[in-house]
Amino acid sequence: MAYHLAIEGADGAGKGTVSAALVEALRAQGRRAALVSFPRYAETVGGYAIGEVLAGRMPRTTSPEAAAVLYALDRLESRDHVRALADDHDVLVFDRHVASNMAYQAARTSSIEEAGRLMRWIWQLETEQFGLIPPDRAIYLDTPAEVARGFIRLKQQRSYTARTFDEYEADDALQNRVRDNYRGLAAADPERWRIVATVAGEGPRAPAEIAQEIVAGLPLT
Ligand SMILES: Nc1ncnc2c1ncn2[C@@H]1O[C@H](COP(=O)(O)OP(=O)(O)OP(=O)(O)O)[C@@H](O)[C@H]1O
Ligand SMILES: Cc1cn([C@H]2C[C@H](O)[C@@H](COP(=O)(O)O)O2)c(=O)[nH]c1=O
Repeated sequence: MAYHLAIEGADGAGKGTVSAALVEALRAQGRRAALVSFPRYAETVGGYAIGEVLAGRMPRTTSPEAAAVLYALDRLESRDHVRALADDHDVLVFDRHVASNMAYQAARTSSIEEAGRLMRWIWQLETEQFGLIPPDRAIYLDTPAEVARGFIRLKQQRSYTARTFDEYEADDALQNRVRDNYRGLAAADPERWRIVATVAGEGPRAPAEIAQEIVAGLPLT
């Protein structure tokens, strides 16, 4: 069974960039590595619906529970795709996984109690009811808010919107609560989680250097 490695973080943290560098670094070691990015906007019904939510085209507000089900559905619909890759590879790198659902949707609730309840519910929905494999290792990319905001501006146009900032990216307070939630998840499960800084001194670290740090910490033989 392939090792499942998830790269997590707020919007614009550099997850896509670091995930690509990770696949390259693992392949340079002679390992068979593949990348899966969630949401899969163009491949699943859940992913397409999420694009509509993020573009602000839904006719009504999407509750945290409804959004959580759509993101989970996207991963459920991707199960065969992930299984096929896992059969043929040593390491699967996920650009976002179940923790994104927990950190973001909990950030949209109105109390700490509700947030905790929703996180537990999402974990059970995805891993127990849907039977999805949770990542063996989750990396929280710790990128300061102002740097992440600059990174979002550098992104190419997305398939689901022409806007520079989608609905979640435009909400700075949400992004800060998401950061807090990720730190909480990492603190609660130190076996699974590692926190990796993407900025050192004056500016961003090179993606290849960040990838090397992550690979060096993996329990791969
Ligand atoms: N370490 C880095 N050094 C220099 N530039 C970076 C770095 N990380 C990201 N960038 C720049 O920021 C842009 C956005 O980064 P990326 O797409 O990896 O973020 P992301 O976390 O995947 O975003 P989102 O979650 O919003 O999709 C990249 O296209 C790249 O130009
Ligand atoms: C997979 C996943 C994502 N989200 C949130 C996080 C982002 O704001 C958007 C889209 O992700 P992208 O990396 O910018 O393409 O959706 C979420 O809330 N739950 C999830 O499971």
